[in-house]
Amino acid sequence: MKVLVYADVEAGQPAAVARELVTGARALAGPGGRVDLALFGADPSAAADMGVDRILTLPALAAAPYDPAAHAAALSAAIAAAGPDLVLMGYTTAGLDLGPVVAIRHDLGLVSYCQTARAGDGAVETESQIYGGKLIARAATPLPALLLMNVGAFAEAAPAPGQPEVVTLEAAAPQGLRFIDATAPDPDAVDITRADRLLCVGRGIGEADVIEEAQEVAGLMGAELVGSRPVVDAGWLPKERQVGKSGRRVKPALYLALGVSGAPEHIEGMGEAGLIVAVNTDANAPIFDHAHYGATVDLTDFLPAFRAALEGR
Ligand SMILES: Cc1cc2nc3c(=O)[nH]c(=O)nc-3n(C[C@H](O)[C@H](O)[C@H](O)COP(=O)(O)OP(=O)(O)OC[C@H]3O[C@@H](n4cnc5c(N)ncnc54)[C@H](O)[C@@H]3O)c2cc1C
Repeated sequence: MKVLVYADVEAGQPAAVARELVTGARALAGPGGRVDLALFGADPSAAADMGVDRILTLPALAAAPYDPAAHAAALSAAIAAAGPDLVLMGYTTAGLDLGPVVAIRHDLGLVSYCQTARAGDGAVETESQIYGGKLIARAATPLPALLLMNVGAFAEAAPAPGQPEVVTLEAAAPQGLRFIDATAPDPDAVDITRADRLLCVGRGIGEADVIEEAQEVAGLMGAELVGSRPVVDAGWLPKERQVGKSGRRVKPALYLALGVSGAPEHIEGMGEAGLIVAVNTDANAPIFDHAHYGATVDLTDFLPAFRAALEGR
């Protein structure tokens, strides 16, 4: 199978999601298959270690700010050149911008929110998390098709040194859009998607004062402190520390959830964590359906006891 991956770019480098998609693309392509990378916002050398067979690029866009019309035209050119059975994109801002446009242009079946993808007989079988993860929709979509994959659906590919062929595309410059400004994320802001351990506080903390204690315990654990949406909406933690559907999707080795009920929109962001430990006074809280370990304890009792245990180590 021929698979084309569109690479989101951050700060001139293929984003982590692009490396994840290459993992999935290699599995879907199978032995003897081909994986091409459409890389428009960066120099091809930035993707030399991604383990793809070819890099399809458009030099005019490499140093230019992201422009959806220009990227849609370039991705169309890449699809025309590569003739893929399957196009993989992240369910990201760029994926949302471009996926439906090129799917219509090239008559590709489009499936969104995909958490898994498997090659079937002339089709691709997917599981999509819809309604905030409340429903899993299974689909078998005839090829050629385009999948918008959830961030974190595949593991990030390890660097694979090699010399992929670089193919230079030609695409007409689209008219009508004018780039005005881009706001980069605060470079000092924490990237919780990279943390190995996370301590998450939910509405169960009750008041802002508990944040300080939780922050200290997180420090002792070597963890980043994150929160559910109500905690962020209350202004107790900054937005970049929100986990869930409208926050970040994380996959740490350890996720300790204190006073988090386990709503589908929260689980959507952390359900893939390696080890989930939940502390909640309600034994029927849905978080316990996802946790590997749990304790029905009041977190105001748990925090000082846990802190003392960590300090005593
Ligand atoms: C479109 C959309 C997007 C959303 N995006 C997100 C998102 O990105 N992230 C997110 O988190 N939510 C998101 N939500 C909100 C989500 O539906 C839930 O409302 C939210 O996750 C609940 O947060 P919580 O678990 O902290 O609070 P609650 O649901 O209020 O749960 C608090 C829990 O704390 C427990 N508790 C109370 N006191 C204590 C105590 N002293 N000790 C121990 N446990 C205690 C309670 O038993 C309860 O289980 C979204 C909703 C929508 C509709």
